[in-house]
Amino acid sequence: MNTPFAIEVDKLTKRFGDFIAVNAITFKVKKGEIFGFLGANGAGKTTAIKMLIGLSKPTEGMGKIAGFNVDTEPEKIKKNIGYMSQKFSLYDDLTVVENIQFYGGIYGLSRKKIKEKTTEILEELELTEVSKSLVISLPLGWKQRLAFAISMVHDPEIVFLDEPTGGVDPRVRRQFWETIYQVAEKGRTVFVTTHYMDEAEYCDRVSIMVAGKIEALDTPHNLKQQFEATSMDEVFLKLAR
Ligand SMILES: Nc1ncnc2c1ncn2[C@@H]1O[C@H](COP(=O)(O)OP(=O)(O)OP(=O)(O)O)[C@@H](O)[C@H]1O
Repeated sequence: MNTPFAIEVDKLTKRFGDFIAVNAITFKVKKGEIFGFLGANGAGKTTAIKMLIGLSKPTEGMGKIAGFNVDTEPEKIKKNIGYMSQKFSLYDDLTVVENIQFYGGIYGLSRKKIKEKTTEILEELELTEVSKSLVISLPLGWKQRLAFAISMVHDPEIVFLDEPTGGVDPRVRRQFWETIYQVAEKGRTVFVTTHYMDEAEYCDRVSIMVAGKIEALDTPHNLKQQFEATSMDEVFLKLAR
């Protein structure tokens, strides 16, 4: 990948019949950037993400993820990205280690690599002591961080997080974001959707989608200036109420 951009999207559009769910969105995300993708319910975020990760074909426009075309190379995209949704898919009745091994296997890692990744994830998340515990017994915040780590078990360049911290309090969300920063510091790109405006403040740049269109895109600092707001909450309310 010879471009400074992890994600390049140009007039990407999705129609369902006469309805335009995603209306010619255009943006670029730099490698290593933490990019917040915001919008009210029904704004078109999920439809856009499905196109970006190669699950849904665009009606019009162009998208490149890790250098691969969303329209013609969806399989290559799937191998080069991580994805974690709010309803992340850890197995409650497997242990922490078994979950890591299971997903390592799905991604086709060698036994040696799975062993290395298991040790790395347990140490980084400080989960070594509970490595043999069933996932069902872990607090939600730990499960979310484990699901995040597992979504990157195959070392993707870009990770998509779709409302990754639903249902936990701001302190636990903050811990999750420490992990996001560590990932970005290693040069990986993080594309994250959230309904929590404290999280929008943590992003390098934020886009706000309204009725299928990106109506604003900048750093949280610049957006607050542009909309004469004191918080991202206020920016969001002014745009996407
Ligand atoms: N397969 C589909 N057929 C028809 N309309 C659809 C389809 N999928 C989504 N839509 C419509 O497209 C619009 C955008 O939906 P989308 O799920 O992308 O929004 P969203 O921003 O992700 O919302 P939320 O935050 O609630 O997930 C909605 O009006 C939805 O009803």
